[in-house]
Amino acid sequence: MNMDILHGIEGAKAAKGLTVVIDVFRAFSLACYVMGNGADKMIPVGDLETAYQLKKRWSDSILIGERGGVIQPGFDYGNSPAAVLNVNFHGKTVVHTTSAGTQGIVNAVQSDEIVTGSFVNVGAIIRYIQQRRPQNVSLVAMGWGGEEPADEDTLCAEYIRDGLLQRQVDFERIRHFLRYDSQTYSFMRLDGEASAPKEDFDLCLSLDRFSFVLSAQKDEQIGQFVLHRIDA
Ligand SMILES: O=C(O)[C@H](CS(=O)(=O)O)OP(=O)(O)O
Repeated sequence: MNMDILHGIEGAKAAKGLTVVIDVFRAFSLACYVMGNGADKMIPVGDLETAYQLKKRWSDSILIGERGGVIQPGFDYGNSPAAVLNVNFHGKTVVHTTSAGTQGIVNAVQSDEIVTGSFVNVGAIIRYIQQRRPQNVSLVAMGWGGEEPADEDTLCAEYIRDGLLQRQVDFERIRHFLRYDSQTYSFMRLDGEASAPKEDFDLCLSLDRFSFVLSAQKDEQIGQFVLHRIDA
């Protein structure tokens, strides 16, 4: 199995084989919370305009996402796991657009298969890749806005790589580093006023809270990717 760690939107464009598009803070942690709370389907889209069009098409769909970390006009929720933690999404279609995570999915055009990546379902991702036994695995760490590397996404890519190589990884060291030594914590502006409630930090680092992977498959009828939950 060949494994590559790639970065950002350019990395997503270059990704081949089974591609894990990783966004820990917060897009693909949030996606697990939403699907875990029963959403029927989740549609990751690139641009805001598409999100609004889909909302017009299905008026009972739910819009979730951000730009610059901030919830957009007409959206039901921001990109915050804390905001959706206790929301029942049963039977709902959720449209999701973010600055980095969903951009990775729509740009991974050379991939054979795409799954989302985060620490909240990282064990399931490793097991899924082991079951699929692909020749090539691309681990795409989306980073800040899909442009600047972010520690948490790179660390998650390395965690998956090390899991596949059966190396031990100390997750508590990762958590401590992200909380106290990385720029991540201040970049998230967890000050209660800005975009990310401080609970998001722990919710995004709730290791292996979910035992499913989210596979992004193109739905030709809708013309968009749809996330499917696969138990692993
Ligand atoms: O909402 C977030 O936390 C981020 C904002 S940004 O990428 O850092 O600008 O979006 P995400 O797509 O979840 O990384």
